[in-house]
Parts: sequence; C-alpha cells; structure tokens
Amino acid sequence: MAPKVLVSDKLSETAVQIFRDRGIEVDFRPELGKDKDALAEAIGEYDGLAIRSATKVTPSLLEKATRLKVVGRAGIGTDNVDKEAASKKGVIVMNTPFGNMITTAEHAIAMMFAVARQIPEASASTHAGKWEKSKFMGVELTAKTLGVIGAGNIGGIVCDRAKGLKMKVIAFDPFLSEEKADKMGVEKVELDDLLKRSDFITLHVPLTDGTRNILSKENLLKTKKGVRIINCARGGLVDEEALAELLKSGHVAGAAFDVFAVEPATENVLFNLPNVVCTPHLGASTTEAQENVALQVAEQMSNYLLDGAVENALNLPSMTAEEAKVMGPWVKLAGNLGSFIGQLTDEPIKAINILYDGIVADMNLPALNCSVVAGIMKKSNPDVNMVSAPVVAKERGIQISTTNQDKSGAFEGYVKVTVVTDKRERSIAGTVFSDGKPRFIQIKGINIDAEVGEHMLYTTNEDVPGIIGTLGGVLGKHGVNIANFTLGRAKAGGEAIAILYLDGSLDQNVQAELAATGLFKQIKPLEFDAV
Ligand SMILES: NC(=O)C1=CN([C@@H]2O[C@H](COP(=O)(O)OP(=O)(O)OC[C@H]3O[C@@H](n4cnc5c(N)ncnc54)[C@H](O)[C@@H]3O)[C@@H](O)[C@H]2O)C=CC1
Ligand SMILES: O=C(O)C(=O)COP(=O)(O)O
Repeated sequence: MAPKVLVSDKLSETAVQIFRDRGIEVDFRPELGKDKDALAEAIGEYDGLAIRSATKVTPSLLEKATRLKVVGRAGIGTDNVDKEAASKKGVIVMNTPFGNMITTAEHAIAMMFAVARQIPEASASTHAGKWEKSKFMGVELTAKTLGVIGAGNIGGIVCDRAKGLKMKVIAFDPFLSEEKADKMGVEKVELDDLLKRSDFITLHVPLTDGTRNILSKENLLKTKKGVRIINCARGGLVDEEALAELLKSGHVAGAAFDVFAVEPATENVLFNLPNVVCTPHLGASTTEAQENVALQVAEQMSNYLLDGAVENALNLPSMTAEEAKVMGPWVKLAGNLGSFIGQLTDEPIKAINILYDGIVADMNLPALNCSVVAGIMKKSNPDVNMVSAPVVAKERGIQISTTNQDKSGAFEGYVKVTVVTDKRERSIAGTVFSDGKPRFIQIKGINIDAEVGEHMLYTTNEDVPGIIGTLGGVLGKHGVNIANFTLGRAKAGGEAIAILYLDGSLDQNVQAELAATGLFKQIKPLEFDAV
C-alpha cells in the first residue's frame, strides 16, 4: 500500500507534486494546521505529516497518530513539535535546516534598517498625506555595534551581511569556537558584555529551555541606553512586557519583531508602541525559501517512507538513501542480534556493549546502534523502533557503549552485542554474507552458522548423545515440524547449543516437556520479524 502524507500547513505546491511523483498519496489540507480537533480526527490515516509553524504536534495529537512514521518541518524551528513525545512513539522528526536561512537573515537585516530609520511609520505618515520630515530622524548603521545572540546558520549570515554594512559585530554563542569566530571576523563575547556594548541586538537562537526568556527583564535592564532589538527567531526569547516598559521609558529606542510569544499574534503589548516594527512571522516567506523548503521536505519524507533514508532528522542519526542501500542488511543484522539477545535476557539490563569489526566499523554506527537497541527493547516494548529505542533505554538507565576495530579474520566484518545484567554478561555475534543475508556466527563464544528464521528454538545443554533425538521426539509428538537445525559446541563434552527452525510458534506445553527431560540448561523459543 502506498504511504499517505498529510500537508497541514501552507506549503508550496511543489511539495504536493513531489509526493505524487514519488507514488505517495497526499492530502493538501492547510486549514488543519489551525484546527487541532479536525487535525486530530484526520491524523490516524497518515504515515507522514508535512508542516510549517502553524501545526502543533502535541502528545495528544501523536496519541491519535497510529500510523505516523515521520513529521517533516518545511523550515527550521521545531519548537512546535514535541520531539520527546514523537521519539517515544517512534515518529521521526525532520526539518530543512538550510532552505530558508538566507531569506530569514535578510529579513533580520531589513528589520534592522526599518527600525533604524523608522521606515514603516514614515511610510504610513507619508501615505496619510502628512509630510513629517523632521519627525523621523534615524541613526546610521555604519560603525555601530551589532550584538548577535546565536551565531549558527542564520546568525552567521547576519554577521556576514552586517560586516558588509561596516558594523562592528560581536556574538554570544556558547557553541561558537574562537577559531570559527575569528574566521567569521566577529568578536566572541559573553552575554553580559554583548548587552552592555550593543547598539543593535539581534536574536538567532532556537527556542529551548536554555534560551527561553534569554532577554529577560533583568537582562534587558543591562542593555545600553538607546539600544534597538530585533527578533526574527522565536517569540518567548524576549520578555515582551518588560521590553514594552523599556520602550515606553525610552531606555530601548526601538524594536523590530517578526515573532511573538503567542501566535497568531492578534494582540500584543508591543503593538502600537512608537518605533516598534512588526511583521507576522514572515522571516521565511520568500518565493525562493518556500520553494527550497517544500522541495526538500517532500524529498526527505519520501526518501524515508520509501527507502528508509534518514536526512536532517532531529531524533535519529542520518542515513542517506545510498547508505541505506549498503547498510540495509547490516541494519537488519543489528536488529536481529539485538532481538536474539533481548529475548534470551529475562533480567533488567544494565548495559549494552556493541563491537563493530572490519567493514562495518566504517559504516554509520549511530544508526546501527539504534537498530541493536531497538531489537533488544522490543521484548519489553513491542512498539519500540529505531527512533524510540534510545529514549526508552535512556529512561531505564541503560548504558550504551560501542567499540570499533579492524581485526576480523574469517569475516569481512562482524557485529558483536554484549548485554550486561546484574547476574551475567551474554553476547552474540553476527555477520552479513555476500548473499546479503544476516547470519549469527557466535553465541556465548561458541561458533555456529545460523540464519535468521521467523520461528526458532534455542537450547543449550551439555554435549551428550541423544539431544537431537529428544528434541525431534518431543516436537514431533506435538506436531511441530522442524524445517532445519544447526548445532555448535565449545568442545566435545563441553557446552553445546542447538538452533531449530520451526514452521510455527512453540507452545508452552512443549517447552515444559523439554524442560522435564532435565537435559537442557536453557530452552528459549525465539520469534523474529518475517524474514
Ligand atoms: N522568523 C522566521 O520565520 C524564522 C525563524 N527561525 C528561527 O531561527 C532559529 C535559528 O535558526 P538557525 O540559525 O538556522 O539555527 P542554528 O542551529 O544554525 O543556530 C542556532 C545557534 O544558536 C546557538 N545557541 C544555542 N543555544 C544558545 C544559547 N543558550 N545562547 C546562545 N546561543 C545559543 C547554537 O550554538 C547555534 O549556533 C531557528 O531555531 C528558528 O527558531 C528560522 C527560520 C525562519
Ligand atoms: O523555519 C522556521 O523556523 C520558521 O520560523 C519559518 O516559519 P514558517 O514556515 O514561515 O511558519
């Protein structure tokens, strides 16, 4: 069945066309972004949801999203998506981090000019037939200090453009290295320093718990008298009430805001104050940017839904379509190894160690890790997938570590998963043969060669005669057909393992009868996703 995508915000038609061209069913219903009840009613039908900033992806919406696999944000900010809730539900969240950055930086620069020269008010006054030439005295930008809060993609472009305007640019960004700041030709400063020195302050950080209210009343009071503040990032970064007071008192000379704490903003304390320029979240609204983000989000969502390629995901490591093709069998192997060992482990898991050797050590290991962990977690939580598994593991305090090396002898590469509990450590290794099929190659240090089967029975015992006969006898008596089997042992008379491939799931009675023979140390039916 073709995947189905809902577009619930005003995206360019390009997105719809791309989905259709890729064979994805698509419903374009931008009105749903503003109607959370209607959206909740519709969402159950869809595998993908393409949005901008109007649609709010909340835990209650996700609860109704029984088929949903991907949320694609045609834009940058994803503060309207509850990413933790999405991860828990196994829904991947992706954005388009570059498509609208130039456009948004240009808007910030335009807003800086607008507030420096009071262009909107002067324009309205001129339209009204007044000729108030002496009322609108502005300030020059040249040689003024611009304080940039957040020097990432957009902030970086703003820095570059501002330098072109001959401004002195200082930046506060804890993640900006001195080297990068040097290269950008900006001075890296602490926030207090930026507040004290800037003639203009522009914000370019995402809205997170760390940035919310970054321009609080306390911080606004630290600014230089006559400062002008530009916010084209997110409402919630600036204390609007405090700013309004400081504008009225004349401490702040002007503000230019594109984003507001509550949107759509039909009323706000900043409205109608002198020298406050407002636009209705237009930062990304150019033809060019909207084409870019629509095209990119539709391609990314299609690649994920059709080929499992992961690009620009905020809650899953990236994997290109090319990588997904090469890594596909290894991702499957990783999941099977996790599932095998997860099904064997009945006690709480403390740690998972994953060893990658040979060719696999050069692959996209974060993605493989997710697959191993998802396989392990499936036992206790059948709905877990690559997106939600690391969250579930973290919630349970499970430590995950990886090692990569290049020592493989007999195999081009292999993966070994070790699970640590209070009682023991268990490990299993596997590889991918040239036929592209995953194989288990070592269990408990014993070499075997076992393919993955949908219904398997795993037993361990002391290496004595008669084991296979007993297994065959008991299973035969209960009408369970053995399609195949494979054996391994440490040494003659030592520990031995058997893996039987069955035509169906194993009944509890059969297990009890095998246990009653006293021949087996462990009897574990194992189930794998259809292979
Ligand atoms: N008005 C609009 O229409 C648009 C608004 N935006 C907003 O702009 C924001 C920034 O976008 P990009 O530059 O593309 O993101 P980015 O991720 O490239 O840059 C953000 C920067 O903020 C820095 N940062 C994070 N926490 C910080 C903190 N506590 N203090 C100082 N710096 C901190 C990061 O280190 C990073 O360098 C987006 O998150 C979005 O909310 C983006 C596009 C359009
Ligand atoms: O990309 C972003 O972060 C934006 O804020 C743009 O929002 P929009 O898509 O115009 O609703």
